Amino acid sequence: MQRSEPWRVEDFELQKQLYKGKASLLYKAVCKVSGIFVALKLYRKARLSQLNWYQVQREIRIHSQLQHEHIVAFYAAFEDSEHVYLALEYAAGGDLYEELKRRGGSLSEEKVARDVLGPCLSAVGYLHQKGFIWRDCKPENILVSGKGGRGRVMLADFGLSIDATEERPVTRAGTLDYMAPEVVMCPEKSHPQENKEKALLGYTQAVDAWALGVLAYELIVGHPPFERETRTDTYEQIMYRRPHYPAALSEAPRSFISAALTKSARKRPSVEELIGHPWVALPRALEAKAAVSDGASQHAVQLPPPELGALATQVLKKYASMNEAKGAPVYNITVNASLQRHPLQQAAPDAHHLSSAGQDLMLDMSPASITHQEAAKQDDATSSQESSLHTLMQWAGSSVQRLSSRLLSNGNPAPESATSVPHSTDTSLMEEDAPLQLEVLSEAETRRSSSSSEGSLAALFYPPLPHDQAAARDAASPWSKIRHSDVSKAPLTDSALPGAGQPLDDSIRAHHGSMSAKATPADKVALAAVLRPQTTAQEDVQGDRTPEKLPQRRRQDSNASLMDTPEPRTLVKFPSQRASRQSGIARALSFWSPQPDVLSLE
Ligand SMILES: Nc1ncnc2c1ncn2[C@@H]1O[C@H](COP(=O)(O)OP(=O)(O)OP(=O)(O)O)[C@@H](O)[C@H]1O
Repeated sequence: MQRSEPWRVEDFELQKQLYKGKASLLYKAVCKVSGIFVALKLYRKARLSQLNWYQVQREIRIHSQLQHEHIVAFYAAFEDSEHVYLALEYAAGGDLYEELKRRGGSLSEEKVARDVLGPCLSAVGYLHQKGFIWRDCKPENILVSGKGGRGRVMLADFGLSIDATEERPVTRAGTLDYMAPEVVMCPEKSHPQENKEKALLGYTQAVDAWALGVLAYELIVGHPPFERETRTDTYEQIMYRRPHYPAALSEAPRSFISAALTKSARKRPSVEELIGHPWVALPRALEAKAAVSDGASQHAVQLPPPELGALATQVLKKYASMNEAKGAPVYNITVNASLQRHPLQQAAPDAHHLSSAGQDLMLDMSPASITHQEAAKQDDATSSQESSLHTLMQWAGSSVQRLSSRLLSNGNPAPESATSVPHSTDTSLMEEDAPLQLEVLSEAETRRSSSSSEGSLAALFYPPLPHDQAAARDAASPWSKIRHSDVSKAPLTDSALPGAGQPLDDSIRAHHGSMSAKATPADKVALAAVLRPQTTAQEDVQGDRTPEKLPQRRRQDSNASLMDTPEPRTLVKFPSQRASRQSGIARALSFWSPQPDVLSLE
């Protein structure tokens, strides 16, 4: 819808009113010039306060910069004496709130992950890369492109969005049920200069990550997690209480939601990190893989370490059958437990100086390299894709455990006091002489330790190829040089490392009573790489997922509070264009498996 002369309302034939708000009206209309349907949003000038004017301008400024398949397209903005008009992509399926009602109040976990959360995270991640904060995540503002819930979901309504590179968000804006604690703590305001002087006020893009956690919970459970009868009670829930997780909620969405609903904004994973959570990342990765027709492409997905790896297995199992139905290829999974620092990370200021030799362990799990024992197990087992995938995943988990056991004990037999960590991996696949003796670091410890370490699990999802081409591809892969048999030969520690033989830091030992006091720095690095915090134990009161009565349609809490003080900012830094263009999945998974591995994704 591009043309040189200004648009006029006469260029549109209004067909049906879709919505009437305080200051706006929304019509389904057809553009007489192009013939396409649009959603025409009309702001009545007479009803716009000075603040609302600012808000509308900001909406136009921000929305007109957005182009993403999961964001409603912005076609045009124009005005006449009475109205400001926005011509937007028309979403025939209406909003997600209506869709939710049509479906009885909740959606399946798989649908939420694959069809809603994945796309929304990607769209919000895109907003964040541009420096914007959405601030208005809720089902009413997520539209569906096709009727009957078909088509794609799209974010709509950027009336509250803010450019965090230009303005400092200090206002309680949005819809209470979706507000993060740091937003709830902010005051409302009625004119631009209010609160400007309060340096301690303010929040970041992390508020959108929180809201997406609320959204995930609501879509699955049937109501927002902190919703209460009164606003005061809701405030208290948001600030201090953990949500109630119904027993029927599976581990994967629960882990995602509880991460997103981390009260501390500083500790909360970013949207980009949430994109890497197995619950949403793996379905997307599988879909992307299935869509690949070029045999040369590879999709690398970093699998999270064991405790989240179990989640990954569950998620993959669910989707494996769906992909099988679509004729998707069998998975070749390569697990890389490399402990060697990637050359690109050498310059990291706090880097542990790992030797360049001797710490490279790689477990190639492509079918060709699976040991006879595993292969036999696979043959015996049902040949379905799902079960072989499951077996491979379990084997990956147990291999890492084996590796970490050896590192933990520094080659010595396991101490008597060693505490076993219950794992969902199939221990029958583990070597008998590798008892589990892992303990879980506190989250803080793990984050600190892992910030300068590397080592991860990675899986390569190859598109299907004829056998001879697959063999050629495998031979060309740098991974092909190291086979499973090399694992046993690889030295596990390097006595030349600085600090070798020194006692572990007290802080780490406190969490690892069973660890050898002589673990080397490399061991600590390996540990940090292998161990991730268990999902925070959550109160799990028995309950079912019968959705409660749907709440009244929630509208913005306050139109008067939509303003933020324009203030030049220099502090906010966003990823470079180049970084943001790098392959989504492995980069995004870095939170869950903190060190992106060395795989080439292109
Ligand atoms: N592009 C669109 N296509 C179809 N329906 C839409 C579209 N945009 C919005 N709607 C419908 O209109 C409703 C309100 O739209 P929107 O959120 O943009 O208004 P608003 O400015 O937030 O109104 P208010 O602030 O007064 O609540 C949405 O919840 C959705 O049901």
